[in-house]
Amino acid sequence: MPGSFASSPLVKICGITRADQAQQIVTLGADALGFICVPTSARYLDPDQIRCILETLPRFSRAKQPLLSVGVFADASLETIAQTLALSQLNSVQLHGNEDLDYCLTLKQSHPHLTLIKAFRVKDQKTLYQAQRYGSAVDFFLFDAFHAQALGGSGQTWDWTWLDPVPMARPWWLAGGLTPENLQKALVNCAPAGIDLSSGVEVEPGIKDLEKVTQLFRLLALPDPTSHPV
Ligand SMILES: O=C(O)c1ccccc1N[C@@H]1O[C@H](COP(=O)(O)O)[C@@H](O)[C@H]1O
Repeated sequence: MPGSFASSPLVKICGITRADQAQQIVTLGADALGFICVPTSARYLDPDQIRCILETLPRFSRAKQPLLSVGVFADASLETIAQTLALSQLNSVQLHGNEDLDYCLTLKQSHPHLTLIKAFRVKDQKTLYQAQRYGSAVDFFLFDAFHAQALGGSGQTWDWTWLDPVPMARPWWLAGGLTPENLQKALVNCAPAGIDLSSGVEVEPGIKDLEKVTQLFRLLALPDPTSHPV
């Protein structure tokens, strides 16, 4: 695990577009890398471009766990996902659109070894309760901020205190506007299985700021500020 916070969250850096940056981010300690498969995004890569990057990466993270390579889709056809997986060698899928429960069940049935993450764009606390229906179909939930103009990668945060009373049917990832600056505050409010950062560690869409990524892992290696020695 990269961090010594109480929750020791997994770390996903999303919106990777360059092999050299992907390699450095894995060396720094990332557990997962995200590749945007949504054609309208400035961070979009096609399946061949993703495969070329993945071929340069180790199969295991610094924590000696299989590196998660996550394709981010939004309302793509099941056929598009199947083709992309076959061509790119991605091992995980993040569904960031309005995919329903049947869609998730079908995808999981046809790709049982796939790590499946269902993203929800949180408008209010109701979204968090509604997400629980997907518990039987996916491996992880991911909670991102709702933004009227952008599907994701908006840099917008949301009210993390909404999470507090919600019983989670699955381990979950925190996303939406996370930065090395606000991460500590976020992790005091909640204990996700993983954290997902994109624009908060970027110079421009798709180009990561490796200084900020380094700062992030340094921060996660610090002792948990909420823990007290016994
Ligand atoms: O990053 C994109 O361009 C994108 C496009 C379409 C769907 C999702 C996208 N990104 C996801 O957005 C969240 C949060 O990003 P940020 O940290 O607020 O910039 C993250 O899960 C990305 O996977």
